[in-house]
Amino acid sequence: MLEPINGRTMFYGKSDVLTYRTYAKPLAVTPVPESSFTGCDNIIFAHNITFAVTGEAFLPSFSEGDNSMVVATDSMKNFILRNTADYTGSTTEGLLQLLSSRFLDKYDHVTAVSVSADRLPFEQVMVPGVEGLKQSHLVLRHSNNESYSASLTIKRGENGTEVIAHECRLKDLQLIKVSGSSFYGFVRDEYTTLPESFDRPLYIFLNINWTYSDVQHALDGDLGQYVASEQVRDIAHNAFHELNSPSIQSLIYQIGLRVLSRFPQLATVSFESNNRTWETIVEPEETKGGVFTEPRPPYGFQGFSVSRADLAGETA
Ligand SMILES: O=c1[nH]c(=O)c2[nH]c(=O)[nH]c2[nH]1
Repeated sequence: MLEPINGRTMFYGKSDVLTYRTYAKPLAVTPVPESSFTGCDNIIFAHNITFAVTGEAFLPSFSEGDNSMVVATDSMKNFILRNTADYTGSTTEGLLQLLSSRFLDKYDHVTAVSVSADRLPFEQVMVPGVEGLKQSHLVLRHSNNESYSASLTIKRGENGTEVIAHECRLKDLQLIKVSGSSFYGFVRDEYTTLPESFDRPLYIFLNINWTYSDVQHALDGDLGQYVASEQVRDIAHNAFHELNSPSIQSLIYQIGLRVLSRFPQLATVSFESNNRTWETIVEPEETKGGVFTEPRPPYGFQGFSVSRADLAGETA
């Protein structure tokens, strides 16, 4: 987010800049027990980028219609596309840093850039190899599963450009646990119609966000401290599988603690969750499954953040 200048909101930029870069540097991550993900080839390193700039010098373009300092958003788009070719690293965050710091270097009157990217997920398909199936290096399929996005705010500082804020995000993880979740013991009063549930088919939509203590670990995959969204996703899968959760509130708290304890390089983990618990039509029986249908709106949601202080509290 770009900070206001002299109390005034002022920015402009370009969104939906689609950059399909091929053959970026492969990413290797330090493996964790919960995940089989160890890295990706980055054969297609594709992003949908939003790029916004601010600076005192843009005031006349708003107040007087003076475009003399305006870098056209069309030029911004070209800048993003052409400079993407020069990125030699392996992470979304590193690409965003390259684009924003180069932009600040080129245009003196820009004082800060806010940039975010949704990674467009393409997965290598499996093809026959000498020792069974292997990943194709030529054919990938676009995935409609959860996806990854990152954002940076970068500013001209005294010693060159510096990243002043960042956030990493796993978006739209949709998980169903068919048995082993409950929700009971909540306030019962004249407004309560929801029955207590001791075993519900819990369907959740989740966004998981995290920040690093040292942003350098996100920018440079070669430092070996990069946290892949696939690893965070798999830790969430494991926690959901193992825990008999009394509520979504409790589940996301536990996922947060597990992510933080697995990755000491992270400072915070936060959640936005959405309750899509299936409506029961026919109660499940032991010999026969149940039948469920989509819940009707409105939907419940939760938001929560955990930090390393929560982790210290748990283990003390
Ligand atoms: O996990 C839940 N938390 C709630 O706060 C809530 N409220 C509700 O109606 N169902 C649920 N489920």
